[in-house]
Amino acid sequence: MAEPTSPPVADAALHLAQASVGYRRRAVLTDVNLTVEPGQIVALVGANGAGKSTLIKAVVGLADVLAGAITVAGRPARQARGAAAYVPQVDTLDADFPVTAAGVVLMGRYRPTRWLRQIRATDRAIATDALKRVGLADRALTRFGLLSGGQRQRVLLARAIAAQTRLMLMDEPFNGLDVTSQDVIVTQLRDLAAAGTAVLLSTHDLRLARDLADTACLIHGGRVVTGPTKQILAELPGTYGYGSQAADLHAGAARTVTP
Ligand SMILES: Nc1ncnc2c1ncn2[C@@H]1O[C@H](COP(=O)(O)OP(=O)(O)OP(=O)(O)O)[C@@H](O)[C@H]1O
Repeated sequence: MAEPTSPPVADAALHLAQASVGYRRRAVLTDVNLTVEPGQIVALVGANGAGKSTLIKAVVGLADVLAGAITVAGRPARQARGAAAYVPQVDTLDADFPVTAAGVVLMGRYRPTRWLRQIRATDRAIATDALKRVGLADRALTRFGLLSGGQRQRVLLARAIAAQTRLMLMDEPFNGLDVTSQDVIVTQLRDLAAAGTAVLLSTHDLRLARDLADTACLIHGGRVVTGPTKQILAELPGTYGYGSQAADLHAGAARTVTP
């Protein structure tokens, strides 16, 4: 499949050029070329263990870049730490974390460059607004660990929204979520993209990938193939771990989300 025409790299929110990413010296993915433009939503699809999380983690320094380059808003990713907001898989977090929902969202306002991590009144206002956007204003003082999985995911999204970055990275944001939380996240991602934020997300949910993202990256066998989402999904062989889901999608049996 042909690579889509790339915009000038300096304008891209995220650019990977022949990047190999992995852990220590072991490459999980090699030769990855990918550009995510401002306002674009790109979905990473692939079987369990294919390397979706690794690609996302490499952008924020949690996995290693072994060759090639990753740039965020035109700067090497490691020098652009504050330029990308990262929402990890919610089940990887410690639910006993002793902090309120509002406290988690406020973390999105911390800046490593700011003296004493000072939080100002405007930071609090931005955090409050972000929590409102994900429909959890009334849970501001609830301990994070006492929220449901879907609510926790929405709080993490609010934290990323509060960071006001040009690039949003989300690792499996829809895993095991109730329909309400799923719809809130879909709406917020669309709003962010409409406002110019670039979004890169991994998902097992092909229906959501199709409905949200114009462009998809299929990760298989250590390689990444990028193209229009419909085309990538149409070519998904069952052996990639999506058997019946892909068949349902092709048969048009899947529900379409229209929040
Ligand atoms: N911290 C780590 N150190 C070493 N290897 C790792 C680490 N994390 C993941 N891996 C390995 O990297 C490979 C890709 O894993 P990754 O989590 O990126 O896949 P994935 O596509 O996100 O899978 P899933 O859909 O199950 O989340 C796997 O072989 C995994 O075992």
